[in-house]
Amino acid sequence: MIKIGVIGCGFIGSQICAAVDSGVVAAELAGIFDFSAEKVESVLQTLQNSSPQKTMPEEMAKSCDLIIECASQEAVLKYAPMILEHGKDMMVLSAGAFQNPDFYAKIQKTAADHNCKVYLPSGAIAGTDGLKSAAIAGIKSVTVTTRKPISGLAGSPYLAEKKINLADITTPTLLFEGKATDAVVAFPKNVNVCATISLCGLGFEKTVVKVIADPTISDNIHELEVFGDFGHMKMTIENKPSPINPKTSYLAALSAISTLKRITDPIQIGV
Ligand SMILES: NC(=O)C1=CN([C@@H]2O[C@H](COP(=O)(O)OP(=O)(O)OC[C@H]3O[C@@H](n4cnc5c(N)ncnc54)[C@H](OP(=O)(O)O)[C@@H]3O)[C@@H](O)[C@H]2O)C=CC1
Ligand SMILES: O=C([O-])CC(=O)C(=O)O
Repeated sequence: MIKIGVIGCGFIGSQICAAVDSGVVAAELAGIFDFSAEKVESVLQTLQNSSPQKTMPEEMAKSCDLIIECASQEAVLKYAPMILEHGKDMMVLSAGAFQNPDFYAKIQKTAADHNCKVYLPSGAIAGTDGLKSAAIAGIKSVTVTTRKPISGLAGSPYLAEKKINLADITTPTLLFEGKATDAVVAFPKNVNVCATISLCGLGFEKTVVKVIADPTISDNIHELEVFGDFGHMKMTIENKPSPINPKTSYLAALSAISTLKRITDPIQIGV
């Protein structure tokens, strides 16, 4: 059984730990880490069958086979090169960290040099399967429109920079329209989906992102529209936000668990 280490014990981390602990994923939960010792303890208290070490990522890189980042873009920048240099596989949820082309190239090279893999789950969006296939023939445009309730956008750096007060927003309001490169920096905890879509399709510079604050909705809604030689694709997903972090959709955690099942299962389904 592969040994898993989890960095980040918030919503996604706690769901992954529960899935491994309950046997939904055939793996051993060997290590966990978070800035907050309290969050680590609260995850440990939910476990019935696992006793992971409370350990730093540097130790996980030695003792685990696969380390899952479900913490922040900063955590990817800080730990991913070191983990890959130890020859260990990674799963990355905070995919926005890859908007920096030098960093992405470094990760690609380090993973190749050390014969290891970096897995990016589809996260809170659907359509990566069709987009990846379409990209083989050629894509003309990719647009992601993210629509979130006010509570899901609070604290984004873009709001402080533009002096936008969310409390003043009473109707659906377009906050941002631009390149995915800028979107993942402006809303680092809201549009990692755009990073994943960029990497599947046209890249960060050519993927168009719109972020809408919508006080009339309670779901996190992502729309993906793609034009290319294959034809035209339109996808809308209406995600239930997680009960403990309204920025994050429940599906994001499920997609990480599903990716783990794909890594550990002998039969591979889908592109
Ligand atoms: N790819 C996708 O489709 C999606 C990606 N995400 C991303 O996945 C990540 C996890 O999401 P979620 O579980 O909801 O987030 P949470 O905020 O619920 O949990 C993240 C935890 O990781 C901690 N943390 C952050 N940075 C570090 C670090 N460098 N070292 C150790 N601990 C750290 C946080 O601490 P603190 O609170 O103190 O910062 C927090 O306890 C986020 O970056 C989120 O934006 C989310 C949804 C979809
Ligand atoms: O969970 C979501 O709806 C999307 C999200 O936060 C992200 O992509 O970072």
